[in-house]
Amino acid sequence: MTAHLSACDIIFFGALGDLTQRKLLPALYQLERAKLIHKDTRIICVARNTDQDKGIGQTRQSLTKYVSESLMNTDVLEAFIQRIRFLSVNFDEIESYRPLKDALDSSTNKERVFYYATSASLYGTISANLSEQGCLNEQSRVVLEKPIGFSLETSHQVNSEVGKFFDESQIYRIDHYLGKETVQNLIALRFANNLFGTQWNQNHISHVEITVAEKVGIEGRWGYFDKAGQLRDMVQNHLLQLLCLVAMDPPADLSADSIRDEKVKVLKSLRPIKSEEMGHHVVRGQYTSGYINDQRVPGYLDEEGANTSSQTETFVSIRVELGSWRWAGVPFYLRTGKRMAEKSSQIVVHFKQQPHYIFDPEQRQLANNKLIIKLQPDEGIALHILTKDQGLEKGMQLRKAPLQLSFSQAFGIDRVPDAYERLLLEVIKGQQYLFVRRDEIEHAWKWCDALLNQWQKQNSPPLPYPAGSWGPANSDLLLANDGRVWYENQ
Ligand SMILES: NC(=O)C1=CN([C@@H]2O[C@H](COP(=O)(O)OP(=O)(O)OC[C@H]3O[C@@H](n4cnc5c(N)ncnc54)[C@H](OP(=O)(O)O)[C@@H]3O)[C@@H](O)[C@H]2O)C=CC1
Ligand SMILES: O=C1O[C@H](COP(=O)(O)O)[C@@H](O)[C@H](O)[C@H]1O
Repeated sequence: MTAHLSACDIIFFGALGDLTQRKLLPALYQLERAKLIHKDTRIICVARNTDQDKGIGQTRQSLTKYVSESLMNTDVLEAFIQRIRFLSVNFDEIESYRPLKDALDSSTNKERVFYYATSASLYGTISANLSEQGCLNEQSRVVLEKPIGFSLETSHQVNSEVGKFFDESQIYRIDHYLGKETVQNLIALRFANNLFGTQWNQNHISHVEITVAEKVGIEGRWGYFDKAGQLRDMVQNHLLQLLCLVAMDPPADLSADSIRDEKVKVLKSLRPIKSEEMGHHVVRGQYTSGYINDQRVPGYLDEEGANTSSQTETFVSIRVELGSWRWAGVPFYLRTGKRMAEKSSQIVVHFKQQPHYIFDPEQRQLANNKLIIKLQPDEGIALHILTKDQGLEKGMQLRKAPLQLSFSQAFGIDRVPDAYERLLLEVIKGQQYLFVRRDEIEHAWKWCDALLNQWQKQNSPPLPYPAGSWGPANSDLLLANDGRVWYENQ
């Protein structure tokens, strides 16, 4: 048992929903397997119209389905199941919180983690009901799932409602990208390596690409996704968080607020995109039918439950500029989409060329170093350098060569922990540095809202792109206008 992890009660709201069953309980099972949960920690699952037998039955099925066979251990599973108690609670009905109150009363001084794995429209009601029923103690923490609202205004409402009952130091807003090992590694890479630390600015970097490409489509989530679109679903949170970690200044230390203060400065420095720039700096797309893994897949408008006139974007690429000394004149090209050619999340940092170039002028376009940070899959780092081409017959010809670090090979890792394992562990420990502060969320919304408003004014349909491609052709123009191409086309 790890000494610093104290016993707590973890209470899941929406315990029979997709997120808890598919991600959260399997992640906690992995913590159990790694002996990272205190023996007296309890897991209280609340859902409506349920009881212990029904809840445990479904949880067993989910664990069997979502935990790979090689990681399933019967003794660990039984010990884990023993911790779980299902209670029937209707989140809107205060009287139905009574069994929860009774369960919590049996251990009044324990830390409590309330995880809201349900719609954000219920976060205020649940918080008020917990408070009114006396379920909150001083050691209570609350975990909020994304999306928190659909705009600055609605996010502000949800945060204010929850903020009536929980102090900011008790609130853990999830962005699961921050739980990914490779995303945390950005901090180590940038701030532990002088080689990069000294070069990380407009003097040395020409531009940065941040791509989060997904192969999946809507996966039965039309109802949610069509209201959101890719900007709200992915850019407002994950891509802007990645941008922050790439662009922020060194924090004073590794404390949650030092890191978050620096991220906020980046968000505040995001230059609003003017209406006359929209055509050149932003591309919206929507997938049509195409091929993924050689299988024909339907277009967005033919997905189950689709409204055939929807203009919701499933792809977006944006040329972003930051108003800061460090990044003056350095564009960040953000790109994310569903049903793209590959599942690939990566950051490519393009360094400027040497000011004094002495090699074959025809090879000049080769001559900039690139740092490729592969977030998923095949997690690792590659630094593209230039060497002399080998062989007696070759003169001083240049050749590109990667210095490659694959995390799985270098560190003998057989499995990368799921982001939710790390995030649940940090909530249990009471560490907030991997969670998003209210001002971060609100600055990110402010910038996205401005973009959404421009789209609304323009009222033009998203550009079609076939499933299995890299998005609409205009996305290439975004870089071509600056004399550049996306990394995969180089
Ligand atoms: N699923 C995912 O991969 C991800 C989800 N999220 C976020 O996590 C949250 C949960 O998502 P997800 O699990 O997919 O959603 P689900 O709809 O699958 O689960 C929500 C659960 O909340 C329950 N619920 C709703 N209203 C009440 C109520 N009044 N009383 C009691 N129970 C209620 C639902 O019960 P019932 O079935 O009876 O309606 C359902 O079990 C959302 O905020 C979502 O945006 C974020 C990232 C990824
Ligand atoms: O938050 C979300 O993220 C997933 C992508 O997450 P990943 O860890 O698989 O990269 C995305 O599919 C989903 O639409 C979005 O809500």
